[in-house]
Parts: sequence; C-alpha cells; structure tokens
Amino acid sequence: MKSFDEMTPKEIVQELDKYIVGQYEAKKAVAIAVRNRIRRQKLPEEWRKEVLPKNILMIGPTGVGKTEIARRLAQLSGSPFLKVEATRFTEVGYVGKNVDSMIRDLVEISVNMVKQEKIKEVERQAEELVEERILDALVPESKAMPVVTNPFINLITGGQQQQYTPEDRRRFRAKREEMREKLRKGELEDEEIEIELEETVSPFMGIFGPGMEDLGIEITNMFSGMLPKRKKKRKMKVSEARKVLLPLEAEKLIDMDKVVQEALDRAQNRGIIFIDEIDKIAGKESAVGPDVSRQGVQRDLLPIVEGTTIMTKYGPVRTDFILFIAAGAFHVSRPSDLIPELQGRFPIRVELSPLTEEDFVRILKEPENAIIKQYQALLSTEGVELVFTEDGIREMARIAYQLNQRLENIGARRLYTVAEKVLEEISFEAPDIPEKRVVVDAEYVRRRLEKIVQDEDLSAYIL
Ligand SMILES: Nc1ncnc2c1ncn2[C@@H]1O[C@H](COP(=O)(O)OP(=O)(O)OP(=O)(O)O)[C@@H](O)[C@H]1O
Repeated sequence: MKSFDEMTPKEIVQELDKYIVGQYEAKKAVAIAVRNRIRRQKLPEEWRKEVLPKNILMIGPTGVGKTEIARRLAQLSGSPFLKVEATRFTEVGYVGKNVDSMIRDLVEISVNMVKQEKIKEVERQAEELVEERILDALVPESKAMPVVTNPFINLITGGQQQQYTPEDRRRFRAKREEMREKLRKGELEDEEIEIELEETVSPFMGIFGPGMEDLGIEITNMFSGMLPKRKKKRKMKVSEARKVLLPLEAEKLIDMDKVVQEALDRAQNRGIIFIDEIDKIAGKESAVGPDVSRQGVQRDLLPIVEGTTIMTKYGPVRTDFILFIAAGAFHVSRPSDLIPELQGRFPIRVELSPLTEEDFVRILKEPENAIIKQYQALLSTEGVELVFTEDGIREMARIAYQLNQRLENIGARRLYTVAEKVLEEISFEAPDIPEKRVVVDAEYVRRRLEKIVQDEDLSAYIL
C-alpha cells in the first residue's frame, strides 16, 4: 500500500469510506487539511510562517461520525490522536486542567505509540532473553552443579571460590537444554519459579496535592535515574513470568532517547487533537459568571492552535503543525458566538448531516467493522453461524431510528444498544445451540424488541 504522505485527498476519502457511511463533506475536509499540512511542511521556512494552519470546525449532532472520522484519519496516517472535551478545561490560573495539558497528553500518547512499535520490533529478541531468564530460574547454576571445595584453591582465595569441573559444566548445560526443550513444548507453564524484579523506589508519589499530579510525575521522572533500584524476588508460574518479563526485557533493548525524539517529532508534525463540545464554551459575553471563564478557555486555546511552544516532561513541543479539529452540535450557540480570533483559527467549516434510516441500514452492515460483522465474528468463535436477512437489518434500523425520534437523538450509538438487545439471547445461548446456524429476520427482531419498544420507560433504560 502507498505511504500515507503519498495518498491524494481522494484516496484518503476512499479509505475513510471503508469505515464511515456518508458525511462526504467532512471526509473531504479532513483529507484536504492533512494534505495541506504536508504541503506546509514542505514550504521554505519564511513561507511556513505566513501560511496559517487550516484547522477544522465540525458542526453536527451527536453520534453522526465526527469523532470517528478524525480517529480513522489518525489511524490511517499513523498520527498520535487525542480527544478532549472543551468543557473539561479551566482558564489558566484557576484550579483545574489547563488547555496546555492537551499537548502534554498528546506527547504521552505519542511516546507510548512509538514505544509499542519499537517493542514490537524487538519482540523476538526479547522472547529469547525471557527464555534465558526463565531457564536461569528453573535451573539455577549453584543447584545444578555441586560446589567442589578444593583445599589448595581455598588457601589462595580465602575459600570463596566455587570450582566446577568441565564435567559439571557439561551436565549443567545438558540439563539446561533439556529444560529448554520442555519449556518450548509448553510443558512447564505451570511450574513455579522465583524471579528477581527491579523496581524504582519513588519517595515523591503521593506527597503532592490534587492538581499537582503532573509535577509529581515529572519530579519522579527527573530523578528516576538517581533513585535506588530495589530488587524484589517474586514467586510466580512460568506462564505469568513470561508476561511480566517480556515488556521488561523488551524495554531494555530499546533506546528510550530515540523513542522520545521520534515521539516528539511525531506529535509535532502528525498529531491530531479533537476538541469536542466546543459549542459549550461559546457563549454570549457577560461580565460575571461562568461565561468569563469560558472565554478565558477560548483565549488560552488561541496560542496553542496558532502555534506556540509548550513544555512537556519530554522537552519543548511546537504546536504549529498539530491538526486541531473542533466539534460541536451548536444547538444553542453558534460558531459566531466563539471569540472572533478563535473563529479565524478554524477556517474550514463542515456540517455533518443527521443520519437517516437508510444510513442506519448501511452502518449496520457496510463498514469493515460493521456492527453485524462484529457479532458474526464473535459468535463464529463458538462455531455459530449468524445470518441476518435484509429485512432483519432493516427492522433494526427502523426501530433504532424511531427510538431516536421518540427519546433522544443519539445518532448511530442507538444501533449498538438495539443490536445488543436483539442478540442478547443468542449470545447467551450460543454454546448450547444445537443447529449452529441462527437466522435473524424482521420477525425475530420484532419479537425481541416489541415489549421494550412499546414501554416508554423501559426503552429509555434499555435501548
Ligand atoms: N456515519 C457513520 N458511519 C459509520 N459509523 C458511524 C457513523 N456515525 C456514527 N457512527 C458510529 O457511532 C458511534 C458514535 O460516533 P462518533 O463517536 O463519531 O460520534 P460524534 O459525532 O463524534 O458525536 P459526539 O460529539 O457525541 O462524540 C461510533 O462508534 C461510530 O462508529
């Protein structure tokens, strides 16, 4: 497959089509935005400053695919992705989370992402090291080889030296290889062994008050190299030791400095931050009350979206090329209620349409991870073939759509609760189903949902 940077906006949209039904305008907008970011990165330094980043404002009701589009785009482009809610932030200087923290969180996600990738690369090598460590525990040298005291050597060394004859060594190696074979065959998984684990003693955790967690972690991190490492012996089964040791051995093999460098680079140049509920911090100006702090949050957002440097525990991070996607329903407020400067930072506006009953039908069956495909995959693990008839799918879509009209419109999220209820019984019975083929048709769907749908209170709870 082509690398993401070579993909045209059209191809990006095609990829997104595999997961998200409809919402063409929004897909097109994000495809253009990421492409523009790549274009901007290629500009000469002096031009880069002139061309403002093209951030996006998505307007649309809940559950119609706003987050999903951004998340899939991030996945496709190998970008670190963070979703935050604008309402969670408070103005700098007040108790609570400052907007800066979103950059620190993004970097953290990026570090984890790169670290996981690097760990994957060294996994084979780490598995070999884990095997050696388990063998060390299964066949300890001192037990496998008798201590021979040679009076002459003792005289010279003060009696500390252990002497092994070549024969001892040969036997020891043979024993070890024998155990290795058993280990590989999986015969020793339940064997109990003693493993020595290293842990850093941190005297700093817990002495910082609420809201200071960042600082606590930062200080602990700063000193982690200097802090004493305590060795602790733990008894566990071989199978458990594998799980515990693998990340530890893998971590020793990767170069954390390089990981951090790459992670910073990735966060700065590819990061995507999705700011949900932006409409909730837009509001008419008033002198006192919460509006002041909402505007404060908007003001704090400005430099970040515009391009500034934020200090993180991994080093300074520039925000110039991070793509920001703000989203909201804007039922009460309007985009024009945001402070003008912020409006200007989100020049790409897209409206997402409410989903129709027909969209629901497609969402149920078409995406690569479609809901009905998920259930089919789950049940196939127990040998049950789940078949949905076209009218069965339509009935689920119809009921979900009606419930949205009657109760609260939560978009495609309704499909999840409806499908869960329809398939609850089958999921429960699966292991005992004799014929191993179950057909879900309109009749079946109605039977499962009828009672609940008719009862207003009940549907509000269950569907
Ligand atoms: N157009 C769509 N195509 C496929 N799946 C969709 C679509 N819209 C929503 N979904 C599914 O519904 C769920 C909720 O969607 P999503 O998280 O994108 O909502 P949203 O529009 O961001 O709403 P909110 O602002 O409340 O988070 C997701 O699991 C998503 O897969």
